[in-house]
Amino acid sequence: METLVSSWYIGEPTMPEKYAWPPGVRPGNQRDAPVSKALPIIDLSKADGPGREDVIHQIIQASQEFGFFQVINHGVSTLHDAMGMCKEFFEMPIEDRKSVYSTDINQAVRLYTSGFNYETEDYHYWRDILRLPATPLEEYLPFWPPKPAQFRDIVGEFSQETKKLGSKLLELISEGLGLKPDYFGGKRSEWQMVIVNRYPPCPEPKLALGTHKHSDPNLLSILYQGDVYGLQFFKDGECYGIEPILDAFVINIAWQLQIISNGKLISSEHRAVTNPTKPRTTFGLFIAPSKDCVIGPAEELVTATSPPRYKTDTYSSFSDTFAALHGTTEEVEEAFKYVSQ
Ligand SMILES: O=C(O)CCC(=O)C(=O)O
Ligand SMILES: [Fe+2]
Repeated sequence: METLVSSWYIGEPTMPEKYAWPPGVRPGNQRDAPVSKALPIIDLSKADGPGREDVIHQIIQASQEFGFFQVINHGVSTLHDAMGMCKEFFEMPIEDRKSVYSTDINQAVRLYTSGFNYETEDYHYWRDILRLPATPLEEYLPFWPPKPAQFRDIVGEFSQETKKLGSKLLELISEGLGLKPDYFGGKRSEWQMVIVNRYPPCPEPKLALGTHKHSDPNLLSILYQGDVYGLQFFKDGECYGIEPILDAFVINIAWQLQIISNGKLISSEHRAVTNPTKPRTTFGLFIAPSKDCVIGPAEELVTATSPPRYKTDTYSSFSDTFAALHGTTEEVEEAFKYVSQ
């Protein structure tokens, strides 16, 4: 428990050495990178009426160009209550969070700090993290935090609502790609996990990182970042902030969507920076295929003029390689590129 930043940091003006990332990786002046005004904020309520085609067009454009977009009128009614629960969880005394804390990387429901394996890291992230598997929800819910008293009810309901939002987005994406509407149903989106990130105020935000530059290995990530700046993405070597919007979700195209779309949609690199004065709490639903699901470029998208760019393999094999690689987009591309027989 003593490793959790939210348990030991009491406002000193400096950080332990292991939180200062080396030059080139640390954010420096890019900590304050301006928000991208080009990233669209898409009104999802229009997808149910005559504006559907336009919504699909905006989603596909943004997924091709940025790998990110925001959505409003998304239908998740528990959003603000769930944020309240997540903040309350991290503000409770340590004793009340003990039951979910673990250093065992194999424990499914888990509160821990920094990266997946604190012991083996050269540098630490200024972040605590709560992982809450949600498939099937009834099976995992008894292991979710017992406090605050309404946590399981509200965050559980949030996971169900966000799952529906995910299905809706995947349906719009499949329509936009020219795939059948239920292409992403079943095993391709079977596994879901709620992740809550807590970035306490940081005394040296130009040196620290909430998470390093990475792309998400799963299918689709639906993230809520509240009203505190901190999420940044990279495009053509430039760094941009993603505007925190109180009622919007940030949608991130993850690697499996890049592979299925044969590279049409992109999984962009992004990171989280810290804030000097405000704690930042973010949470969301990470949707992935089941482990045994076979993923590759959709047959409908592979043609003579658009040959396969990626190989076909199980999600389990993909995620193992991805985790071992811990690499840049170029390295991931290289590991998964199609090789003709
Ligand atoms: O908290 C954030 O702003 C980003 C988190 C993120 O990128 C992730 O959990 O994959
Ligand atoms: Fe991410």
